[in-house]
Amino acid sequence: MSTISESRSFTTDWLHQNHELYTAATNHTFIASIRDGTIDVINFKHWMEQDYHFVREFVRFVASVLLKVPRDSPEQDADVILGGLTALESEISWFRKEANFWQIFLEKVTPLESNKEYCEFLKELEGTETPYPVAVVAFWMIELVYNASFMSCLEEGSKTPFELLSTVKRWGSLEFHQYVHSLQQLADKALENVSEAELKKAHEVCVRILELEIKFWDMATIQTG
Ligand SMILES: Cc1ncc(CNC=O)c(N)n1
Repeated sequence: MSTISESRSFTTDWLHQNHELYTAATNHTFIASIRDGTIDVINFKHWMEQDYHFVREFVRFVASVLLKVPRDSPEQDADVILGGLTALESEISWFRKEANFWQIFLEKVTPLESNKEYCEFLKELEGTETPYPVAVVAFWMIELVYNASFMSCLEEGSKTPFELLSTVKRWGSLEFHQYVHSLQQLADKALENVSEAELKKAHEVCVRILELEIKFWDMATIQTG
């Protein structure tokens, strides 16, 4: 697990405890097919269509996390999340440009069931019932899955097709990796003083996200036509 910091913390413990699920989410057949160069373009397009819709919803979730940052925390904490939001703006432009290249009509896409389910879950997390520590843990986990998945497509020996490098580098870059690490630090700091009940909730949210991410990749490969 090269993307995980080695020191002991709640987040690293949870990754170890859910190792199988984490591997299923970050080494899915969709990702493996990018890495070994056997990916069918139709699957890639399916993923991109669905992910654009997801990202639009994700922007709202990230904004909700920003609002929950405690006012007495150092300014840098909010800045990390603000940086994430800023990156999402260029990400949306990137999606439009890529969609053009792949001849995808983003406004014609209907979100599939697993995508809708994930977006519904994001909405739950956006509410005031979800406290900051739980929300920031969720944020970290969502970004981690993409970072770890796409980083593996840049490893030595990977045969990622040239046309997919732009995608793979977006989430697999060292810069994105460092940002995910900052999120992990925010998450662990937020978890320092929470109740047992909140800790349990945060762990459950991590597991749920891993499951939803697996189903998200599934959409690209299971869908036909
Ligand atoms: C389903 C899913 N999970 C995580 C990400 C990565 N975050 C923002 O782009 C994403 N794009 N899509």
